[in-house]
Amino acid sequence: MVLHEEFPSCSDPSCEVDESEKQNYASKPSCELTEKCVNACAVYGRVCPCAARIASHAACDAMQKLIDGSHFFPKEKPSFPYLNADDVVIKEKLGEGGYSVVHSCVVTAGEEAGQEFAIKYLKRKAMVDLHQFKHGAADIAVEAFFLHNLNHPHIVKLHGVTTGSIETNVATGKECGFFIVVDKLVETLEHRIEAWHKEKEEHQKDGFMTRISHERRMMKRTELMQKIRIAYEIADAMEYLHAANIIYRDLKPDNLGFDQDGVLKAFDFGLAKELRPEDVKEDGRYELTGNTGSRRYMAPEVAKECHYDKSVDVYSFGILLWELCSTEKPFYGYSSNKHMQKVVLGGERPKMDGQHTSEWPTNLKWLMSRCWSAFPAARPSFTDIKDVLRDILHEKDAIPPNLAILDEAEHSEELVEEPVKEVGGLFGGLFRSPRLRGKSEGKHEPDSGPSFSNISPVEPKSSRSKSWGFVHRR
Ligand SMILES: Nc1ncnc2c1ncn2[C@@H]1O[C@H](COP(=O)(O)OP(=O)(O)OP(=O)(O)O)[C@@H](O)[C@H]1O
Repeated sequence: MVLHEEFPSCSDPSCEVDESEKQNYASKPSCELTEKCVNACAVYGRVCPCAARIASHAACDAMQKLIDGSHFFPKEKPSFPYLNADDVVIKEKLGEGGYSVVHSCVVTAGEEAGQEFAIKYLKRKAMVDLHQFKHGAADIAVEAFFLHNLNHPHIVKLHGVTTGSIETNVATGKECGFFIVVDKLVETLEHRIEAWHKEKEEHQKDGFMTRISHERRMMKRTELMQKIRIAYEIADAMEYLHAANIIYRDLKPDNLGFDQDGVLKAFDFGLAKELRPEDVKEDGRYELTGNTGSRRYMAPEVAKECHYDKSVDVYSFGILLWELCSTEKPFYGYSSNKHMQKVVLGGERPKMDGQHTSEWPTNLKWLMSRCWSAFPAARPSFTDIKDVLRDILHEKDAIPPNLAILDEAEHSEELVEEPVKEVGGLFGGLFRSPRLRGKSEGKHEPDSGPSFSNISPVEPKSSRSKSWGFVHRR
């Protein structure tokens, strides 16, 4: 990826892209023949060259947006680790997303020769649909850009991108013509929680859980501590992102995984966004795309399309922490409509009075309830969260006195009724939304970041099914 050669608004004197072509792209996002051409190419299984060209521009535009006015991303030419397609041997499939497919791969050249990684590239199916092609190419480019600039033990590392320019790579229209190579993960947190859940069910069946034995208590304690350590690692990664003013917006067990050494890593930076201080509104929050992320983990203010800030990741973390510790799916069986009514507007949260929560330390329960507070100001920071989790790991069951201020924030907020914005047409006019008095809603102009409305009328059968969490976001 050679960025400076293809950014439409590039001011680099060495930029070789024709200005008229950039203008043409800006004013005419798809050429007259594109739709026809894409359809024809879909029939023949080939990719339209003009669609490929537009997709490559979309990828460059998306990266340029990250750089423009950024306080985090460097302005100078990024030195991506380049990999030649011939130096990557593609192996078994690991998974797939909306537009891309992920395979295991072995790199055969360079310093990392012989090592196994994961390679992500655009699906052919996505390349014969102009809309998907554009978004898919942009997603991969943005992910490469984020991962290249982030450096944290609990965030997947970028090991390579295709040699050559984005334009050339995307415009070849070849599967694997445009790829990124990252740390390979062997299991997602979703799968691990699912395995714990099955184990719990087995134990419950044979009466193991009801026997009051020392062995049982020890086992539960050990497992809880293992989960708290995982939670600590997630909080550590989030603290790092927040310190860089990056909001993740999609914290859920499907986006977290473990490498072969069991180290937790966050992946999928498709919804991540840098918050710039100059964009902050009067209410101290930002005008960002509403209804973004996975509804189950989505903070109420995001679902209601209000202004929001980094604390929405803390809300998601609270829900995720409960799921991790209980191995139950939060809000299981809720349609998106019910979720809106009960959780977003009604303030319902996962229960902490059941058998599986009875042995949780008080500060763990307190932490969850603070994280998923309806009031952003009453949520702790990830630094606070780490402090509490550290206490739990050291078997200290007390709420840190300096965090009592969060309880005050929770109880000092006053709710007022305000009409909720229309969300995906489903909730429009049906409900009224509680908001904080005195907070100005402002004009709602969503950013152009990715968004999806993960609406599904019913929950799948298994209580550990992913349900709405996996619908594609754009
Ligand atoms: N580094 C990795 N190692 C192993 N498997 C991975 C890795 N990255 C992604 N996967 C697998 O591929 C799937 C799709 O990856 P990812 O979520 O990054 O793609 P995406 O296009 O962003 O997906 P979505 O459209 O759901 O957001 C994941 O759910 C996971 O199963």
